[in-house]
Amino acid sequence: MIGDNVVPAHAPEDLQRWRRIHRDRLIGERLDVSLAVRDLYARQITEKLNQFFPNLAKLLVSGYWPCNGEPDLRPWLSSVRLRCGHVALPVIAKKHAPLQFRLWWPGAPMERGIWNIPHPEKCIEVNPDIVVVPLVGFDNAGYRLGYGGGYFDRTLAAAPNRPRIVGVGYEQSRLETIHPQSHDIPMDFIVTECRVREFNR
Ligand SMILES: Nc1nc2c(c(=O)[nH]1)N(C=O)[C@@H](CNc1ccc(C(=O)N[C@@H](CCC(=O)O)C(=O)O)cc1)CN2
Ligand SMILES: Nc1ncnc2c1ncn2[C@@H]1O[C@H](COP(=O)(O)OP(=O)(O)OP(=O)(O)O)[C@@H](O)[C@H]1O
Repeated sequence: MIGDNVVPAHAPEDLQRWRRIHRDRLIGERLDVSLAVRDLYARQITEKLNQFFPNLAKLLVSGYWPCNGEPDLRPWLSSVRLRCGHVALPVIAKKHAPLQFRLWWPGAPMERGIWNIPHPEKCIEVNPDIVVVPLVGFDNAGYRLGYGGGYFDRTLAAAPNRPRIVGVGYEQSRLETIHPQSHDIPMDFIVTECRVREFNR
């Protein structure tokens, strides 16, 4: 196994390989956590989101439909609507292009996209104020390791009004560094079951 504190060689294919090894390891390790414990972590993350973002009225929050052991924050997304906020979900409308954000509400008609992940079928495209991003891994400087498509990086680089970016994941997914590249967009906050990290940039 390649240790996470070993700087990979500079060739892009070495970094890609390093990221793939750690991505697979971290996804495997979070799927090894029991459902009951993941459920507890999701509730602890929700509490921290509520403490840090007490007032979401009139704001548009993008979440995600959980897969691969990601924290299930759908109850929190529903609660955002009860607090007069709006909710969107990300959609891969085109490969290797920025994500779309489509308005979502409980009971919205859904269809399945990449990896069978459900997303709203009606195309009401919106620009979120806050984007909640699931983390496969994260590092001490607030950079995210995702599923390797570069989708969130492309999307946030192209976003018209830079939203606040909140990475959510588990403390066990922390790496010393993901060896950030110029295309990697850092998070403004990282929320885990243990703590909230705020990065003032
Ligand atoms: N729940 C959830 N929904 C989400 C995301 C997410 O992270 N979590 N996304 C966040 O972006 C988007 C989906 N992101 C994806 C990113 C990559 C691949 C993918 O096919 N990866 C390839 C490897 C790509 C490569 O190495 O070039 C693979 O696994 O084979 C699929 C979905 C939108 N929806
Ligand atoms: N702004 C961008 N413009 C063009 N290509 C990009 C951009 N951002 C990332 N990419 C491409 O996407 C590839 C994968 O990026 P990276 O390994 O950072 O994905 P990731 O953040 O883990 O994935 P995801 O966001 O889909 O979960 C990079 O090798 C890069 O070529």
